[in-house]
Amino acid sequence: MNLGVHRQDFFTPYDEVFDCFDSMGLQEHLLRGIYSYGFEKPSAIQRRGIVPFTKGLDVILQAQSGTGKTATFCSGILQQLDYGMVDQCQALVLAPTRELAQKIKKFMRALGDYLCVEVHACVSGTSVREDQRILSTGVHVVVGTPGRVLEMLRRQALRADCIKHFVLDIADEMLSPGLKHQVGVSSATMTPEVLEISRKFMNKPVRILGKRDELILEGIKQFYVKKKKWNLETLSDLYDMDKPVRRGVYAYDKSTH
Ligand SMILES: Nc1ncnc2c1ncn2[C@@H]1O[C@H](COP(=O)(O)OP(=O)(O)OP(=O)(O)O)[C@@H](O)[C@H]1O
Repeated sequence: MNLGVHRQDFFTPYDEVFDCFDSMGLQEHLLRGIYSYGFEKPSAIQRRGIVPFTKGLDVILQAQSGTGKTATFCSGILQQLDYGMVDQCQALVLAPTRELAQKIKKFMRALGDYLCVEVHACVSGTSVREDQRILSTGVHVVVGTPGRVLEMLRRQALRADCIKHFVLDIADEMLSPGLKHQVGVSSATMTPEVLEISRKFMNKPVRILGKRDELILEGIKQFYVKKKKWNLETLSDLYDMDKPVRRGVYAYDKSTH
């Protein structure tokens, strides 16, 4: 892959792995949120991806769908927010669809329940005025789709200069340059074009890749789901090999019926 730069100049080397949430230095209320949500052990991408996020490094998360990237960047953001400050939004997550933005919002709220995080989804198809009203009451995090977020920026209901953490989910679909402070990029695929554009606005990011065994597990899961030759037991057994996403198994179960 030719990025026009040497890889070592582009990425910050990072290889720390944390086998449990307790060892990641997360604040107590965030840990309570994570465990209450039902997560017991971090998935492979979380074992490597949460901590660099919490340190404020720019991060590229690259792992297949369903491997726990959303929980990774949500935890990273939740750890760093200044909860005493709600008058300006501190973190922005951009997602390509309303459904995904709503999903991330719910997830962020659930993990940040004990931190009393205020999260709002700015998505098209809802009242612009209501969005403005909610933002004026103060939120810590906005999760939104590009059009509505742009509208909020234009109306100055959202101020880009106050945003300290920015995450672009499904980066291959929606990368655009321009924001400063911490930048996270999360995607199942990372094309040369995405990397080249990332280079322009990321500061020597660490790159966290999904582990091969996790990808294989994901492949097996999708095979079983496609063939409908599965049940919760089968999937739980598969996941027990690495014990990452038991809850995800249940989510999969619901969404395919
Ligand atoms: N450590 C964990 N333990 C148990 N379940 C988990 C864990 N991390 C994530 N999950 C669950 O796995 C499922 C997939 O996680 P998540 O949405 O974070 O994956 P993703 O990689 O962001 O997927 P996508 O790329 O499709 O957005 C969710 O149902 C989530 O609740």
